[in-house]
Amino acid sequence: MSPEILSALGAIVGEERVLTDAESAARYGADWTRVHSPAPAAVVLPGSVEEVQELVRLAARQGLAVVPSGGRTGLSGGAVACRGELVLALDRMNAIDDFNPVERTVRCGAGVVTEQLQQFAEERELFYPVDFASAGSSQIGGNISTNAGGIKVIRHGMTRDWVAGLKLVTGTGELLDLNRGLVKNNAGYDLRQLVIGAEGTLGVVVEATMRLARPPKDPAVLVLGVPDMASIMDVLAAYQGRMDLQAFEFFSELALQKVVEHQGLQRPFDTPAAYYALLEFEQVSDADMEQAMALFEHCVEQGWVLDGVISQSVAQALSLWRLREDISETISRWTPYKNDISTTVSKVPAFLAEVESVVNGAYPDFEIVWFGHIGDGNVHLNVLKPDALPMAEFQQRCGEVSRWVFEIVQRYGGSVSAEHGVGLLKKDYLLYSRSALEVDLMRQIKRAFDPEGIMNPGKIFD
Ligand SMILES: O=C(O)CC[C@@H](O)C(=O)O
Ligand SMILES: [Zn+2]
Repeated sequence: MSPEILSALGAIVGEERVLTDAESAARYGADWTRVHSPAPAAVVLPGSVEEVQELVRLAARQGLAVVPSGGRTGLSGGAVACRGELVLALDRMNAIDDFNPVERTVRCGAGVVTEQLQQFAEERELFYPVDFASAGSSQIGGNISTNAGGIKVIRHGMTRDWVAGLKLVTGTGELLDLNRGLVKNNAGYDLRQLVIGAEGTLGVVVEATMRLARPPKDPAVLVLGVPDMASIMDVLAAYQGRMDLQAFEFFSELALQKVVEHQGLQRPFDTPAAYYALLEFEQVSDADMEQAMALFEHCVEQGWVLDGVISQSVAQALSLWRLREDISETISRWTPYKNDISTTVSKVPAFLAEVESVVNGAYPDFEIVWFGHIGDGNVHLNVLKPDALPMAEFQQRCGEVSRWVFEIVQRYGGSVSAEHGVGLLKKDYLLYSRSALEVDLMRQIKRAFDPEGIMNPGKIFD
């Protein structure tokens, strides 16, 4: 980057907030994927909406690509800067204010960390329900840009359901104030929803008004051993027929083994099972626990459940959750090849049987870890890299098999990215989930928001 541009950036945010050292480049140019080498030209840390606008205007004039950067916990390379881009990190814009107890809304800067919002809500006896293992690092702006999902989607939906309004700096540096907290607003297209999940390709999300909920009452956690996928669906249908579940997750025996071994956790019970389902439900009254136990007995009688354990305390509920929540971090040491695929819930057993037969046939020598949000029809398929295999060869073999997996996804009308977004890693596969016309319309929409093509170029599509 030329000294003139660097000094122009410094004039906007202050010289000390323009970072070009190798350590900052490595830190701000990467996300939790470790596939591309970070190589941003510079990192800037703006402190206000106006500064973001000025930075984007400067970038548009200079034809400089901009990568908006939050907590960089993404798993598809959406926040990776590997081609000399300007990284615009929102860390400093982390104020929470304008709490409104009547609306149950609060205004967040894009750099507010998810856990910070969760704590803010808790202190006011409210609840921010979008939750996932990376909540301690991920930021609201990034959550919005990826429409983050997580472990409570079955009950509370995804991030888009909690955004009452947002402000976006477009690719020309203009500011859009979208929806302004309105509950009802049918005056034309909902551009707010278009921005949510756009992975920074339409502009920089700089602020959002988030909705809060009432906290769940005495949540209890149930972990069940299940012999096969069809039985998981029978268990889901049985419980959902009678109760409003807060979560319905699953993991395989291999996932459990890895997490128990590496996190020093206890197995939930001794009986081995092919899969485990984790359910969470509220205990509004004693009747809820009675209902859950009656359903448990019914599922055992039907042969859908082999064994189970129910939390007796908050601490036990948390440690049961760790069996599921710690999987992704545990297996990260094997640099897994990740697929985050979905179909409609009822099709999951047939879909998974097909995917499993392709994957097991193609990778007889690789360990495959299955887990995910089975109640949403979303599974995480992680292929672990054998230590001795070079990364490039591993990526190439997995890439070939991915095509076969995505052909199955396509036949089932599913998604090649259920919740992690497309970023750099899944863009070659977008057409397995979206029609050519849809992608063409996306490109036209991008041009309308970002005529110079500077906003996170090369992400989602080329
Ligand atoms: O690492 C993964 O594949 C999934 C990460 C995350 O979405 C989860 O559900 O734990
Ligand atoms: Zn997930």
